[in-house]
Amino acid sequence: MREITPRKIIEMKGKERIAMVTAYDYPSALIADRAGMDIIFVGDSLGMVVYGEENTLNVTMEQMVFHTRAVARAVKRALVLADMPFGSYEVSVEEGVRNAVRLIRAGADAVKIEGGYDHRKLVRKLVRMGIPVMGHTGLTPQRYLRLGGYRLMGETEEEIEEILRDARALEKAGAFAVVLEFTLADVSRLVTEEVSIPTIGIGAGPYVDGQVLVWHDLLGIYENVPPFVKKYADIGGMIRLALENYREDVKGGKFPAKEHYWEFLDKDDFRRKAGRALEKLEEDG
Ligand SMILES: Nc1nc(=O)c2c([nH]1)NC[C@@H]1CN(c3ccc(C(=O)N[C@@H](CCC(=O)O)C(=O)O)cc3)CN21
Ligand SMILES: CC(C)C(=O)C(=O)O
Ligand SMILES: [Mg+2]
Repeated sequence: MREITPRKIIEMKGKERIAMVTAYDYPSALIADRAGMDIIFVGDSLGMVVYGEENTLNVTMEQMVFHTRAVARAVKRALVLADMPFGSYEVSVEEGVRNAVRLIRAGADAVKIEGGYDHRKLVRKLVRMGIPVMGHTGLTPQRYLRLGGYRLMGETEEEIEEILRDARALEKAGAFAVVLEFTLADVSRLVTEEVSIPTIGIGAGPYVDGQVLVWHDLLGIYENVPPFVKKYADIGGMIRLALENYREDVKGGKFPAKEHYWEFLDKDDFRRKAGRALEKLEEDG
């Protein structure tokens, strides 16, 4: 059992802001856990930032299970959350349950689904059987094709109503938190006031209970970052510089240097042994 539990996340509302970040592999998750993140999240955004896809629609359960397992092996303290990928929970409650169980068995402490009202039966079932669920409303990237790309949400009365309906349905069904993605800050504030569970924003402004960002975006290792991202480092630039230096060292014969390899100190000893080895090969030949 990890230190940060869904109950602790709920208790943080109104007291301490929740810090959440995505991670998709073992070394990254180790660093995120040591940095004191509250939630380490294996997002289906891995389809884009790890696999180079244009959107998140091709992400499979197999990918989510493998990456969740790698992250889960690293994390001792933070809550490990795994995204349910597109198509893994929409067909039926039964299929949603089956797939959520796979993510829990891979080491997740909780699962996240996009939407709220439409999936209230699944959320209730998962919670009743003991699987903590986080919802997600506002911009839900799995609707990429219908939305015609990624855009700001909550400008119209209809969208505000839909977002509130989702958040309320999630609260009622027993979800422990809800992601608000790319919603106008006023809408995020309203939702945060209207529900008793924590809201975790991404591009949703400051009036929420926590923030989440994608690993590659905040560290500067992804080209097409959304406009709401703050870049905390230029790791991409650092990697490129390191690789350029390595390449130059190889081309110029500067790597490996003395400290990077081992040789016989006694060259006569080596010549003797090598001579005998060559002779033996000839005899066996
Ligand atoms: N790397 C990454 N970071 C994310 O935060 C993220 C993903 N991927 N993939 C899934 C969703 C999609 N998100 C996004 C992605 C792009 C914009 C964005 O660039 N919006 C533009 C308009 C783009 C358009 O019109 O196509 C904007 O200026 O509002 C917003 C949210 C957030 N999520
Ligand atoms: C953008 C966040 C909330 C997400 O769902 C993901 O990274 O997959
Ligand atoms: Mg996602």
